[in-house]
Amino acid sequence: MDYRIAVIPGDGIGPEIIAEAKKILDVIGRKYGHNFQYTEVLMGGVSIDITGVPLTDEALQTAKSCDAVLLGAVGGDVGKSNWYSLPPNLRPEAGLLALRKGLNLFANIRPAVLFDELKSACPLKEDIIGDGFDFVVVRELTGGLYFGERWTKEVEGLRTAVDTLIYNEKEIERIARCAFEIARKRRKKVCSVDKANVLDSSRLWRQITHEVSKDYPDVEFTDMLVDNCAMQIVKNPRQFDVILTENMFGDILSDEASMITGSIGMLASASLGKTKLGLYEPIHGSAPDIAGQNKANPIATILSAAMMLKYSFDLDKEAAVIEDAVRNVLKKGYRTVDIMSPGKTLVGTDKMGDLIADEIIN
Ligand SMILES: NC(=O)c1ccc[n+]([C@@H]2O[C@H](COP(=O)([O-])OP(=O)(O)OC[C@H]3O[C@@H](n4cnc5c(N)ncnc54)[C@H](O)[C@@H]3O)[C@@H](O)[C@H]2O)c1
Ligand SMILES: CC(C)[C@H](C(=O)O)[C@@H](O)C(=O)O
Ligand SMILES: [Mg+2]
Repeated sequence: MDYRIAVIPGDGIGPEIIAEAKKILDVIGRKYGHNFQYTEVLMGGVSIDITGVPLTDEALQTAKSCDAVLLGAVGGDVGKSNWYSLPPNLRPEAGLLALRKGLNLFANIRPAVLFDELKSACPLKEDIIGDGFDFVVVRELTGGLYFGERWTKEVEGLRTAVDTLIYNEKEIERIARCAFEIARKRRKKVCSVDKANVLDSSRLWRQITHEVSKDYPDVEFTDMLVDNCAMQIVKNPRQFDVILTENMFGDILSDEASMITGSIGMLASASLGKTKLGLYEPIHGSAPDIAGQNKANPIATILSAAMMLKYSFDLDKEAAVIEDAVRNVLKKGYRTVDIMSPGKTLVGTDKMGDLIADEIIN
């Protein structure tokens, strides 16, 4: 069967990690008789340099016309790159936000799983890790602070800036239902994370999530304040199954969660809406500090491609083959620098991709 994939390499390490994900998809396609057709789409800094904007209307339309979107990362060094002297709506990240909003991808699924083979790369103590953890952050993706009104101006002689954290009940309800549905297929636990002791938006969040929870009596439901959650993730990550949270909290907690899986280079994500068209991307950024050096870990992007096979194309078996191949390569002791530990074999971005591809072929 034919599958049309919009591929967005983006900036920094984006093109390097996307090349490895395509390598894996090509191998899967050949082995199982699927035809993955790629249409390259410009987004981020590279789009600014060529078109003047981070995402053109045509690029968004192309993404919409495909069956799924696979993204590397966008952005540059925020302190140094010229892109950041542009107005905020013309900077690289604005392209990503416009893509998420334009495709109505309100549910961002970020699974934090510790591979047995990476226990030594996990910064937590052995007794905390136990026999590993497996939780998923379900992050609301098209609301909250990211999309509320914002401005910067002089007020009473002082430079002043405002960002607005806004949610309505519908936005909260649909992401909550998504989290409960996911929990039903897992260990049936949802922990909703908010800041209801301070924020009105969180108090509404709590009210609506509690209402939704009544439709899922088979799922254990708890609340946690976000500052406590940040602490609990490192104190006892094994307590979590599904963490349901708003946009900004989910952004921060998922970077924290990634580090306890060994590295931010390990965490994949799927951004989903009401249709099968999803956006698949690692949770990390363009890592300008290591770009072009063949040092980036491509596993988060490769696992994101596996999520694409599963969620957008219903190719569950092929997705599992990719996950097994990643596990086997780690088992054989190969590591990129971010997950390196004593006694293991250090490999670059392209070699890691080759090794995973070989596992699939053999
Ligand atoms: N989805 C995205 O496109 C996305 C996500 C996050 C950040 N960004 C952008 O990326 C740029 C850099 O941001 P940042 O430095 O804060 O975050 P980052 O995630 O790019 O990098 C943080 C640290 O993690 C390392 N790292 C990240 N990915 C890695 C990988 N695959 N393998 C090995 N090491 C890896 C980097 O080298 C760096 O030291 C910014 O412009 C930011 O806006 C984009
Ligand atoms: C680049 C940025 C807009 C983005 C976000 O905050 O959503 C990133 O940090 C992420 O986690 O995907
Ligand atoms: Mg982030």
